[in-house]
Amino acid sequence: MTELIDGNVHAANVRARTKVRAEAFAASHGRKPRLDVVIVGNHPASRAYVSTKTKMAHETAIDGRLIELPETVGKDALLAEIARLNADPAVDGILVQLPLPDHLDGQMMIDAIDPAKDVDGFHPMNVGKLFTAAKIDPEQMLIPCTPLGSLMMLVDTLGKGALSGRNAVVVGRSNIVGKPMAQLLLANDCTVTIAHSRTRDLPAVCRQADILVAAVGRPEMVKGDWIKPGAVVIDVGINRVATADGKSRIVGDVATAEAMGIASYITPVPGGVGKMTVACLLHNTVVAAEARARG
Ligand SMILES: NC(=O)C1=CN([C@@H]2O[C@H](COP(=O)(O)OP(=O)(O)OC[C@H]3O[C@@H](n4cnc5c(N)ncnc54)[C@H](OP(=O)(O)O)[C@@H]3O)[C@@H](O)[C@H]2O)C=CC1
Ligand SMILES: Nc1nc(=O)c2c([nH]1)NC[C@@H]1CN(c3ccc(C(=O)N[C@@H](CCC(=O)O)C(=O)O)cc3)C=[N+]21
Repeated sequence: MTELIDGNVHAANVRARTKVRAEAFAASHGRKPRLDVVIVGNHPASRAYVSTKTKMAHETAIDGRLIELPETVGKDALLAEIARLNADPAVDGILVQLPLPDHLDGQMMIDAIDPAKDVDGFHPMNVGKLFTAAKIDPEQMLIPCTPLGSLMMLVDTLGKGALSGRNAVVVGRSNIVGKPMAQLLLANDCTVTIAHSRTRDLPAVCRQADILVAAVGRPEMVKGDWIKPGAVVIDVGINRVATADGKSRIVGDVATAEAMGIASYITPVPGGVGKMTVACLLHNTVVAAEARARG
């Protein structure tokens, strides 16, 4: 029997705890924690994500704001906008939605964000802390939201300590998902393999996994017979595919129907990791606000 890990339930719990903290922050500081999301251009999927982020922020007693810049905005104008948000004491969290248009360098923009306001956890200072800290503590550091949310679901589902000694395979090595995910699993005492487009015999590598994380961006690439019986599968993928009736639907990186009956647990798409990504972003915003208020 395969059980679904319900991202909606886990995310609602994270948001409920975050809301209590956000209200306490507002009571003692006379303002809500504030998250500013910068979006460049008109990419429809990006628009959908950022409106979810600001809507969920408001429901969580966080002042979520959207800054929309035209597709043609120049490097200096975007850097100036980031500098303005860095300098504004009322701004606790800054998120620059990725990917940016080709003429803009995403890493340059991440590097320009004040690390104390980097609620994505993408700044080299926060990445460095994640990779060197003796203990990984989501209250003390800004950890990338998708890996953090994935780890929280694993720990809450399996129990603390249950990851120790397990073989974890992360398919994908991006800075925003694969690499930090592998680091969090390592910190939880998994034996970690990172697979990517040059990995030889990927199905055989995946079959070694007690915990399999798919963060590839290829619709339903991970097949049922790549999954070790009883494995826990975290499907990070968000892929929009066309349907026969000319509409579209969202599928993950795992062939979920095939995984049913083989995996012990799997996260659905939608309603899995994506929901936790947004909840963890709000968590990070409150962590940033509290840390900045402490000085
Ligand atoms: N649920 C959520 O909250 C989020 C979901 N996503 C989704 O997660 C997925 C991954 O995102 P992201 O990490 O940003 O994507 P990237 O495109 O940055 O990285 C994809 C990774 O997958 C690897 N890869 C690509 N094709 C293959 C293949 N055929 N076999 C093995 N590995 C392969 C690439 O390898 P190489 O390095 O060799 O090129 C790369 O490391 C996407 O579907 C994205 O939409 C992303 C962020 C948040
Ligand atoms: N600086 C930056 N930080 C990010 O965290 C970031 C980003 N850029 N660029 C794009 C990716 C993608 N991402 C998602 C967020 C929420 C859902 C989400 O809520 N998904 C829902 C709904 C999916 C849908 O219906 O569209 C679900 O899976 O149930 C998905 C994906 C954050 N990202």
